[in-house]
Amino acid sequence: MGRPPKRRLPVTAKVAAAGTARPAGPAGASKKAAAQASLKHTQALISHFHTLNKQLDQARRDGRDADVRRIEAELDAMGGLQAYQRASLKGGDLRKGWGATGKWVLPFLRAEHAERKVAAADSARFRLRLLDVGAITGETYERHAGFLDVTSIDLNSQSPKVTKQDFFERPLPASGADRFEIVCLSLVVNYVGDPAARGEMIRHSRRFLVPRGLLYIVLPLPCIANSRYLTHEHFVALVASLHLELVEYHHASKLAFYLFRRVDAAAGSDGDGDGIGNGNGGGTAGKESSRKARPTFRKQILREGGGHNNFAIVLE
Ligand SMILES: C[S@@+](CC[C@H](N)C(=O)[O-])C[C@H]1O[C@@H](n2cnc3c(N)ncnc32)[C@H](O)[C@@H]1O
Repeated sequence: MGRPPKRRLPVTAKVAAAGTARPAGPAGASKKAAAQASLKHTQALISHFHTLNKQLDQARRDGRDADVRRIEAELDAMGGLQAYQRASLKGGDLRKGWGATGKWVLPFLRAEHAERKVAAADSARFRLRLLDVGAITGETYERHAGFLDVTSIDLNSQSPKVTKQDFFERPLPASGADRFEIVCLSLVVNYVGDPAARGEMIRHSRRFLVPRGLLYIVLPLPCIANSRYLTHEHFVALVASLHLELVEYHHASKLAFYLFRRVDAAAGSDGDGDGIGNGNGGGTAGKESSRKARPTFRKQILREGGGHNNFAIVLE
């Protein structure tokens, strides 16, 4: 009997554990083999979790209640979100230590701090307010508390430092005090199973930014580099349609890092894309006519041929 075909891991899972891993150093071979086996196991767990999560979203959208119950039961049996997060944390440890995904953006944050500090009322004490969505344990930016004032949230907090909250349910800012200079979505957009909800998550992020605030997005590289439905250009255009302009990006071996800046539409143009006004104050609904003028980004084939993954982001 031949060997069973090798199971392909979904794109969103493969690198969640592998991250920016480099070849191991001159450690003993058995140690290296154990680490590789552990990483493989971690990848497989994350992979299976992502698959079930996607199936669950689809079953909910289709109203297939029996399937929803079955998939939920399977997720529970696997240990639920907690087990997934443990695997994600372990994946982080197995690459370069926790915080690897926050490293690329730090020089930009330092520069932003220096620039904004000049205009701050109390410049000596000024810190950038950063919202870390999907922070799990809230450790990524904790060593930089000197210039970052971090608010961490997660669907399933694993630390008292992290507020248990669904980002989609976070109350909209009532004033400038509730906004942030930076919002981070690091390996979170790809966690969301539904392409339209992924787009909505990016749109929602902008609502929490101060004028000219920064949005940091990290995705597994194959989401951008090998998707049937997403390319770098398409992704940047999609985010830009929400009045978030690209500041910088970097494609590492496994991860894609993107930094965008909130820009505000000129008066009389097609609105700001957040539907809650563009100032520091609370939300006033955007004009219906301006909403209609905004481009939509549907699921369309951008890379022909086989061997591509199905990761997509949709903006409606
Ligand atoms: C792969 S982990 C990302 C961990 C970390 N940010 C990093 O860069 O490695 C994804 C996390 O996002 C959280 N998450 C997903 N959707 C969320 C939402 N709507 N609101 C808050 N947290 C969410 C999950 O609970 C999970 O802990």
